[in-house]
Amino acid sequence: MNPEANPRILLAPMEGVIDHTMRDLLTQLGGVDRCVTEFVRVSQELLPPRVFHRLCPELANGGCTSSGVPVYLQILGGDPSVVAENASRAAELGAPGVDLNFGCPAKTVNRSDGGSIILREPERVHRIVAATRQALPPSVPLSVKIRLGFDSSDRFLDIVSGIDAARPSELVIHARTRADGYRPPAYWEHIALARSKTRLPLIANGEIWGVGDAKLAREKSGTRDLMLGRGVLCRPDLPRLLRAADSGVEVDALTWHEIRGYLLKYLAITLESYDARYAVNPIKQWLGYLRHYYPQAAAMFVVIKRILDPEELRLALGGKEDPEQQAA
Ligand SMILES: Cc1cc2nc3c(=O)[nH]c(=O)nc-3n(C[C@H](O)[C@H](O)[C@H](O)COP(=O)(O)O)c2cc1C
Repeated sequence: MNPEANPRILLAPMEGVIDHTMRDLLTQLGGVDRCVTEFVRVSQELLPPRVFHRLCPELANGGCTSSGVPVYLQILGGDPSVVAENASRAAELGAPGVDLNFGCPAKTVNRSDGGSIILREPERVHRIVAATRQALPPSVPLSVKIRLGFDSSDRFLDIVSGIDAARPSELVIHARTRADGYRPPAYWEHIALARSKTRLPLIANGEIWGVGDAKLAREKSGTRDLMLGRGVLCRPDLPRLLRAADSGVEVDALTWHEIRGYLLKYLAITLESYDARYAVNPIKQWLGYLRHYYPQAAAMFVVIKRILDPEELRLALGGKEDPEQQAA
């Protein structure tokens, strides 16, 4: 680890939860260096550009969120040439980087030869990464996201060696096997073992909920770069708090009052992208995460859970009456 470089904080991809609207909101809060899209699943063919634009509307904005944070496009698949061809299309469409998913635990995905199941074959992981690296222009970075293994971590170091030999730009390690699911703990110390096989920049992921966890994850993994998922949904200012802690500055955590302001902002963002009938759902989903840190979110959820109308939701969240609507 380079003690001079600023540690990087990446926002984890989360299918069905962190889409472009959530990326927009969370990156506005600051502290995030990069995002990754939900996965584009590829099986047999080159997908049309609209699929990439749907998962990554930021492509129309130079591949960055409205606050300028780059968004790598994540691809999931088991066939080296199909993955490579689709990665190349993502680059042509302007993705600032590509990420390969070897972590997804979902049975439906694993059954169709994608995600963590490929970790059982380190040689195939190597071929997929190598073919993708070759297909991408040298200027487009390629990151790889893995778990420690499928059933066990027995082949972890073989997986890391194979990835190293394919020369991607960096490796994100979710420090659990597929069998571990999302159950704590995360085995951050395994990430340190990867150092014996690679000099690639490593990014530690899994179970980082606060500044204390980040410190421990860094100590145990030997890497300062982190990827955060659920922790940021529960505490949207976590990246900013980590940055402040890194610089020895003390900042106050967001209050519930401030979070309510962000809920209103998020509602406005989702209404710009989704039909009004569906725009209330992401707010409810987000409250489900927020309540782990803010008890007020649980109470708020009870109040709003049956609301379907966005304007009603806006008022329940504490938004002001809209004078135009009242006049109408
Ligand atoms: C609901 C959900 C959806 C996820 N979707 C993806 C995905 O599309 N691609 C991916 O690589 N990982 C995905 N993950 C895994 C996360 O990126 C991350 O590795 C995992 O949640 C551990 O990090 P955390 O403890 O900080 O949340 C998902 C996780 C969850 C809980």
